[in-house]
Amino acid sequence: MAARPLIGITACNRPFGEEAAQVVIDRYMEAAMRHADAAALLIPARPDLMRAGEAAARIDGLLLTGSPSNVGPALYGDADGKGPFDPARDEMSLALIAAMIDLGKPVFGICRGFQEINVAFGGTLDRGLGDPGRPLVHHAPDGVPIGAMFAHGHDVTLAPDGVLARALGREALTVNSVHFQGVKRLGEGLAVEARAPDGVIEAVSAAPNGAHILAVQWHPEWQADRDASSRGFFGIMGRMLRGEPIGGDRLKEGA
Ligand SMILES: N[C@@H](CCC(=O)NCCCC(=O)O)C(=O)O
Repeated sequence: MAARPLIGITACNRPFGEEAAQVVIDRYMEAAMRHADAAALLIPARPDLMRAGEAAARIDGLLLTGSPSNVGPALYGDADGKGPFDPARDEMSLALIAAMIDLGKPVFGICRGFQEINVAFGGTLDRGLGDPGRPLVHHAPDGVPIGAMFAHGHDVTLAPDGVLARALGREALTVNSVHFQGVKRLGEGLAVEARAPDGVIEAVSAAPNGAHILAVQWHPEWQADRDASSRGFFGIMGRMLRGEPIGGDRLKEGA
């Protein structure tokens, strides 16, 4: 049997009792292995112990995962914001994105990973998307059980000429919404793939140096086993990992 493509999946630093642990929620790697039909390799957020290039050289693609931690505001030119922070994850993710683009290999982002991509392209983040009183609140109230947190959602409109619209054959999706932060200024060279009804950018794509970039603010891994469009995100991932064509012109020219 031919070896499947290998996707690197970023881990986070989280406490495990009195110990420190590298953590990836199973759903990310299960969805990538099942629905992108890839093998997975977890990448520790320990830039003190390994260089991003050592991983990037060996993997066929990169998935930047979600996390409760926030991207450090200094990375996009803002003063101190609210944590939790994981500066080692920030450093490893930004170095991995740069290394993958240098090698022309695909990069996928989910939630925090989507935000990391925007920051890597010079964009900034809005930290108030969960504030009550907004026309659209992008996070369930603090402290609700995880099921209710992921049940919180809204519709998104897909860009008609976008990768997602063409590959999924859809004009709009209903997505979950588990983020307090989001895109404020879009990173240079990123194309908008989807917007929420309040105008917030919910998905982006790009192809710098031939490296396909596709990232979403929502969580397709959460319901990939039972929702066709969530599975579709990982289907696109599988095709990009294999260098197979994706409908549309967006990813043809370098960004
Ligand atoms: N902290 C950021 C990013 C939110 C995010 O990635 N949530 C995922 C939580 C579940 C998980 O760990 O996968 C923000 O609040 O915007």
